Amino acid sequence: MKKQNLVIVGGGSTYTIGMIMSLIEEKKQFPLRTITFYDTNQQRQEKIAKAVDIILHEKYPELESFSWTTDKETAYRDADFVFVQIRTGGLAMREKDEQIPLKHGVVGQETCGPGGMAYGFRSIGDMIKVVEDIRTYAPDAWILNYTNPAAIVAEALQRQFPHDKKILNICDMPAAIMVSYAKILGKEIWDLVPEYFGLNHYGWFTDIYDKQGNRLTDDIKRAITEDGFIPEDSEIVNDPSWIKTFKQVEVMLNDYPEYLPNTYLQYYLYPSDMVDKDDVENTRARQVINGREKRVHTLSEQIIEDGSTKNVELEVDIHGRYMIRVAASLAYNQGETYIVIVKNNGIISNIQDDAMVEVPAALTAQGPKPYAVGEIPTFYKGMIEGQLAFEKLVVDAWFEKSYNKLMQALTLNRTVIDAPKARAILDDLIEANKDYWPTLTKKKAYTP
Ligand SMILES: NC(=O)c1ccc[n+]([C@@H]2O[C@H](COP(=O)([O-])OP(=O)(O)OC[C@H]3O[C@@H](n4cnc5c(N)ncnc54)[C@H](O)[C@@H]3O)[C@@H](O)[C@H]2O)c1
Ligand SMILES: O=P(O)(O)OC[C@H]1O[C@H](O[C@H]2[C@H](O)[C@@H](O)[C@@H](O)O[C@@H]2CO)[C@H](O)[C@@H](O)[C@@H]1O
Ligand SMILES: [Mn+2]
Repeated sequence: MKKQNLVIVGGGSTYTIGMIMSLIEEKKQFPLRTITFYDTNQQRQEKIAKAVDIILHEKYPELESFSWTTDKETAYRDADFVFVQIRTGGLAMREKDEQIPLKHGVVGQETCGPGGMAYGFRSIGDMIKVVEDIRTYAPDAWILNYTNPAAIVAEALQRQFPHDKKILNICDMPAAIMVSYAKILGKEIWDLVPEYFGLNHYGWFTDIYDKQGNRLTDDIKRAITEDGFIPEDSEIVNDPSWIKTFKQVEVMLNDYPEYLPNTYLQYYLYPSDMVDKDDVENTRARQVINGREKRVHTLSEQIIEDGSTKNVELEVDIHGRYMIRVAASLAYNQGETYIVIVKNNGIISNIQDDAMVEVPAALTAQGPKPYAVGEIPTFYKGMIEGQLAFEKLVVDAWFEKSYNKLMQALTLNRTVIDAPKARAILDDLIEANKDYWPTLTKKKAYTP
């Protein structure tokens, strides 16, 4: 089995240590020769990298080298796989993405509604640059991107690099949900075969089977409606915000019993409830700053101080394991089925071909081979087409530097709808993002 050279872009991410633990757990499935971190923030990356160095010495002695750098050529040359997990503007800007819409009575969420639009507008430029840099030094490397908002990033990358067949955008949410299904069924997530369609953070499981072909969907629906639904992945199992989010799945399933919803649909189906439950002084970003970010940094400091992992608890999570299993299937032509983001091209036959859809695909050395979904019912088609138009308009707006397209995008988003609200939120977001967004041109109805 060929050993891979892996680069992690955004080495300073709060997800990196979890990813490293997952690489250790999955080393037989995805053996590595080298790991290199690349980040634009030397200090933030070093905090994590110094601890990772100790973890790897203890738990991955066969690894030939681990290094971290802010130099692109050093990072990318000889890479086989590049995992990209950047956050332009950091958690500080995430907080603004959440607070600004909320102040206008609209859902404040990092990947949904106006917050997702703002974050997308920051991510697109940096992601294009990252891909260009990788291709300069590693033209054949697989690029697995999970930088958010993945739907908007995927659409932008598809437009900018239409012939690049080795960029794959992925989200861990369907897998995290499947971890909970697996627990209900007394199985392992890897025993389950999903049927799923939608856009990123906007989809439905139509069925769940096991590898022997038994249909398990009704067992899951019965359990959720009778006993509720809770997160089971280690990263989120005790997190009150995620517990609340999973609880909402039961409500969604009772209102729309046909398919099993992605948790993110709560923001589009219950926007008023989401606004009412939120606290502008303590949105999710603030919880993450005081929670995951603090926890990860404290953990790193402890490891560095001790020169070992003896006083810390290190956990493997589905986020890392999922990305790694996807990479292994591509690297070793395993043809395993995972839910990924690909160009529609007729997979969902009654929506446009150029949509970036999230569906199960067999992952081979030649790339994802998605399974046909066929025609989807009117409700889902209507929901998807509205959201798709929003995502496409955001990307149009970025390439055309158009204020008017962003106004159209927000007006179409289910969380906004109202033109005066769209205008007010957009103007506030422009002001808050002046260091990140391109300057926009605003067309008037009539220019004398
Ligand atoms: N797709 C998914 O399902 C999924 C799941 C989890 C996290 N994510 C995404 O992963 C990313 C990381 O999240 P986080 O909370 O750990 O953020 P974070 O801010 O802790 O980490 C991001 C890192 O990227 C670095 N960075 C920023 N811009 C960069 C650039 N242009 N080039 C190189 N490095 C750069 C930052 O310095 C930072 O160290 C986010 O985009 C988040 O939304 C996606
Ligand atoms: O609010 P956050 O920062 O805690 O989470 C935002 C991300 O949420 C999803 O990822 C989950 C993932 O599903 C779960 O398995 C575990 O690893 O935690 C992650 C979040 O903590 C979502 O898919 C991502 O796109 C979001 O970035
Ligand atoms: Mn996601």
